[in-house]
Amino acid sequence: MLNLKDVTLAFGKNVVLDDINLQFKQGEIVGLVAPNGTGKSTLINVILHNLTPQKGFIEYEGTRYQTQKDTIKLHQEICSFPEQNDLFPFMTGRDHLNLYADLWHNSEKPVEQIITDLQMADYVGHKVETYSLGMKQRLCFAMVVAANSPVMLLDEVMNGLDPQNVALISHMLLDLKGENKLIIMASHLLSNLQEYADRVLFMGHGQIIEDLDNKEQHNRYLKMQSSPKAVKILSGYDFETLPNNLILLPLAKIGQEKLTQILTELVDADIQYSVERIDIEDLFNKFYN
Ligand SMILES: Nc1ncnc2c1ncn2[C@@H]1O[C@H](COP(=O)(O)OP(=O)(O)OP(=O)(O)O)[C@@H](O)[C@H]1O
Repeated sequence: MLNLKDVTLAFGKNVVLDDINLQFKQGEIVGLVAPNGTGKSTLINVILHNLTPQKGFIEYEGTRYQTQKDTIKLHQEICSFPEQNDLFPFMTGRDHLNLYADLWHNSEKPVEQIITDLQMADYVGHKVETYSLGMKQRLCFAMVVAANSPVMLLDEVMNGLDPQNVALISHMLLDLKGENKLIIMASHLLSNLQEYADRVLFMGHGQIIEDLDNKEQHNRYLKMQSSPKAVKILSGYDFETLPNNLILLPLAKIGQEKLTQILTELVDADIQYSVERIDIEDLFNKFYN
């Protein structure tokens, strides 16, 4: 279990994390979602002890960053996604994977298997200086997999990847979750997170403004684009309009008979609608306008 207790971190007067309390379990994929510059990377850097909070602490399996020995111990348990700039241009991809496997004492997960799983065999023997951005990105992800640590922190892992590689890595993330890894990932690819994240934390104003259980059966909503006709039909009902002009009316708040009446009126007025659960993109629009 990874815990953040009363964590506050400010850069001067800019309070980026304001008394944050969080608990993470093994075997869960947690998405960190917020607009640019909100504090996703800062949160990850605090967990890694690259930044020390002014208040509060991080604890993993009962150990905090207190002594150098604690730090070494925690860094064996937690691995973060390297930055592309941290790669060594004159080393091959395979060298990088072996390096991470050695540093994190991974003896269980064979590097060659990771290369096969991530379809890197045709380039992993070449020097990194010859790689495209997407190839480097896949290598950075493969390095975390090679570390095989119980906690994996992934900041924008899908950046610059084509749809096939996004799908490949998404699939691998689910395998890692099946191996009981705790995966915390900052991502702007909301529809992708929607597919597999167990939990999504929306950050804002130094706080976690929503801790969404993405696997829970959410209430369903009647959704449509706002227009004077739609607003007229729905007047008297408790709907909300998101900043992107999407109307959401929770079905739980209307009876079957009234719903039938609304749907008939929408069809008559030629207004397109759908009945769905609220998704991460809708929530993003709701929280950040
Ligand atoms: N080393 C630093 N010194 C001063 N301010 C910083 C530093 N690092 C980050 N900040 C500030 O902290 C805030 C949060 O930045 P952070 O990088 O955590 O955001 P983010 O949510 O990860 O953004 P992005 O989506 O762009 O990656 C921003 O206001 C940023 O300017």
